[in-house]
Amino acid sequence: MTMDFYKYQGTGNDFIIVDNRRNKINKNNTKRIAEICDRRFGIGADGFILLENDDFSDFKMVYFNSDGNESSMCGNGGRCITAFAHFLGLIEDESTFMAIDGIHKSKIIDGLVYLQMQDVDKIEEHATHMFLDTGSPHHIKMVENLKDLNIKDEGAEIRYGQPYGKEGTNVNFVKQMSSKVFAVRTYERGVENETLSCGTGVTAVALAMHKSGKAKSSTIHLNTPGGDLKVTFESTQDGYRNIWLIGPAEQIFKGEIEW
Ligand SMILES: N[C@@H](CCC[C@H](N)C(=O)O)C(=O)O
Repeated sequence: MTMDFYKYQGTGNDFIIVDNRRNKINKNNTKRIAEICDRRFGIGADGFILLENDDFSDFKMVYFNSDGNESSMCGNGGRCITAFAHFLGLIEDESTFMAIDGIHKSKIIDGLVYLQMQDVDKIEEHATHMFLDTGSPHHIKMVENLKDLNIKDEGAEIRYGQPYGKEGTNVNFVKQMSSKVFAVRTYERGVENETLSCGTGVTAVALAMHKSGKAKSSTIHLNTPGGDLKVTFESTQDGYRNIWLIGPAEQIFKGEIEW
């Protein structure tokens, strides 16, 4: 069976997206998803995303890492699937969609995709790092030598180390550039390498920088190797609310895959 696929990128985090509203894709075919995401033997992507029907919202997003396993929330993927739903004519400029961590709102304004993230109540502050979950787990480490770091090696050491164990975590290395600008490089679990940008990762960095007092503003700019993102939020006594991840998302290729 052949299926149309579309390739999208959001600040260099790239995804193969398939319209699975007719339920043709076998979601347990980990091997085939990993083959399709392989950059030498397949199409190549950081992740594979299915757009499906949902009873309570405009559509459902099912996200797989490039290793073929279904995983937790993908922020850049959420922005890309919003652009895809708009391309399909499923939504106009605003939507609500279901993802693994619950309902998200999204909107397209002046070519940028805005994605509302889940509220965050808890941020762990440790001597060497911070940790929080923005739909996916994120370890955050401040560094000075961001450009020279070997993200694959240093990220893997943390991802597979204690206390994360088998489940693992994503790892963000951060350098403060000004009171509201931070440069971020991310090691993603499930890709097991650096990606050019991570949406849940930069969201975690923005909130952590505010929580630790490194940033006072509720609008934070994040520079990633794949481009610039913005995160806005409200800080309340109970935690962070009304969190939005904002940036570009574009269709870069389409074709057919054998499934
Ligand atoms: N690239 C994503 C994060 C994808 C999930 C992550 N690799 C995990 O398994 O935790 C993003 O933009 O948020």
